[in-house]
Amino acid sequence: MMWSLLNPSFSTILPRHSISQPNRNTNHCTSTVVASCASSHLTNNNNHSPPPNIKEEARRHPAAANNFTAKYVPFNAGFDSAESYSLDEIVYRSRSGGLLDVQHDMEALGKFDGAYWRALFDSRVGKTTWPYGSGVWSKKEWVLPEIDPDDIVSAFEGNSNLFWAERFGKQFVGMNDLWVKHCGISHTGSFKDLGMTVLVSQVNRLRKMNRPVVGVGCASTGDTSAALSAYCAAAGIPSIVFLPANKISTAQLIQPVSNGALVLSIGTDFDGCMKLIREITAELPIYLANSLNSLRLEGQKTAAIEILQQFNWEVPDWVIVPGGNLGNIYAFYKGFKMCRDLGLVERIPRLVCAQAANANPLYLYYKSAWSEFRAVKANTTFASAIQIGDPVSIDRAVHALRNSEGIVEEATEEELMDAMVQADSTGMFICPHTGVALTALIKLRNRGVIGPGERVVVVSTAHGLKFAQTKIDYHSGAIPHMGRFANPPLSVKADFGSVMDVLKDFLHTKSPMSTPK
Ligand SMILES: Cc1ncc(COP(=O)(O)O)c(C=O)c1O
Ligand SMILES: N[C@@H](CCOP(=O)(O)O)C(=O)O
Repeated sequence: MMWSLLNPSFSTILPRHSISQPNRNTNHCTSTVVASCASSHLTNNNNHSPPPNIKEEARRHPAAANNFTAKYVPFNAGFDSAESYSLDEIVYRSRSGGLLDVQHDMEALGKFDGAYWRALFDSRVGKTTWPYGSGVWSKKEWVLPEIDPDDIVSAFEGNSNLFWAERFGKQFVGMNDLWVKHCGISHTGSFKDLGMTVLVSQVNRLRKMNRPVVGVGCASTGDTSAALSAYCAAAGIPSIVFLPANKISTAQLIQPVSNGALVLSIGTDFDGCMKLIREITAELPIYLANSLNSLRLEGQKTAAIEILQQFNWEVPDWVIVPGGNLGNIYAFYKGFKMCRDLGLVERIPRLVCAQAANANPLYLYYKSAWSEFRAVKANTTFASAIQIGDPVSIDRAVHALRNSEGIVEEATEEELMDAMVQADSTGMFICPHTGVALTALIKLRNRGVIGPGERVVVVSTAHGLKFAQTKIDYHSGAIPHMGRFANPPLSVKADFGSVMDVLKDFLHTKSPMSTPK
């Protein structure tokens, strides 16, 4: 049965030399014998019904102790910096007020070669073994190595579809090797689940350790709040979300409401909410869940590892990510870099961060050749989840882009909506933020920066259903100066002749004789 296919102790330390041969003295499955371990567990197990409780099952087979550790350090600290904090401390900023980063013991991880890690991660995909069935926790050793599986709050997030965008690629950008990583097809409908499972799990652990965490709070443009409230509700932890009034979609608003969060609709924009939550969490025992908290990025980075895994550890040429508060562009970089540094792959892809022109502080900074950063007042955009003018992770984003030969692009409102609608017309159902990323792709293809034969991954960050009203407005012509590709429903009289007339017209326009293919 699924939970017993792999001995959880596979995740324990196996010295490099034992990778290529079965370890006869222990219960461990080595990388080359994963399949045979799997089948022997299968044949040995006569009971094919699910276990009563997969957490109990995990408790009965504890992973042997390993030496993997992680700690907070100042972001981009030099080798001479001695400043560090345990992950069990409540700390969001370095002593100098800068960002933090979670630093893993790369020496301990590096005792195992790339083949070991690849086989380990591959062996866990699609199982229900707690907690490795999650796309995030299947990489537990690289995420939160020290957390007890019992403390983990997971919805088996991750393992999202990497969609071959065959028609969009051919029709709109003249490419064959275009892929869309559908991170939005997820528990709460956005890629924020990847980071939130990590943060809420650590909070769960802190609360069990009697640390002063009464609730967890965030400012949000709609997706972080949905993820926070769902994971907190699953764990029975109070959540508090600060939302900019009338600036998020109805679907996003109802998510924390439904999950029982304390929802504050505040008369400001996201940047105003972010400022408030930082002030409040400095005063009250409310743990900060925004990506200023570097724990979140540990989960988000697993999407990068997953992309490599889905390509059988081949590295794509480009990865395009829509950017707002800018934690994710760094998280992708970090995931790719860890894979390179630990020998799973030999290089990292070039990264593109795509912003809405109405909220483009990173783009302007990039255009100034990184000479001067200025926060902007973010204007309304249909890509409402990235309507952010003063991103907290600006330094992380610049680091990621500079170290990946990165590029920043922007999309106007019409461009991002048209790109979204065109993608939908090829069988996707994407959010406007993914429209921003696709616009970046179109522009880079038109300028010849991205070649027709290159392999590109566009990261789709939220489910299109969260933005149904935006799509309705586009297709119904309710948005001034927009709608080139609108496909509104037709009202037809309820009689045979009227329906026949409409269908004859339709079939005529679709006939291979009347339109070029
Ligand atoms: C749907 C969606 N796409 C993209 C982003 C951008 O992510 P980040 O804030 O990490 O740049 C966000 C949140 O900001 C989002 O909710
Ligand atoms: N799009 C985000 C904005 C906040 O980003 P975070 O990663 O710092 O939480 C949202 O959905 O709230």
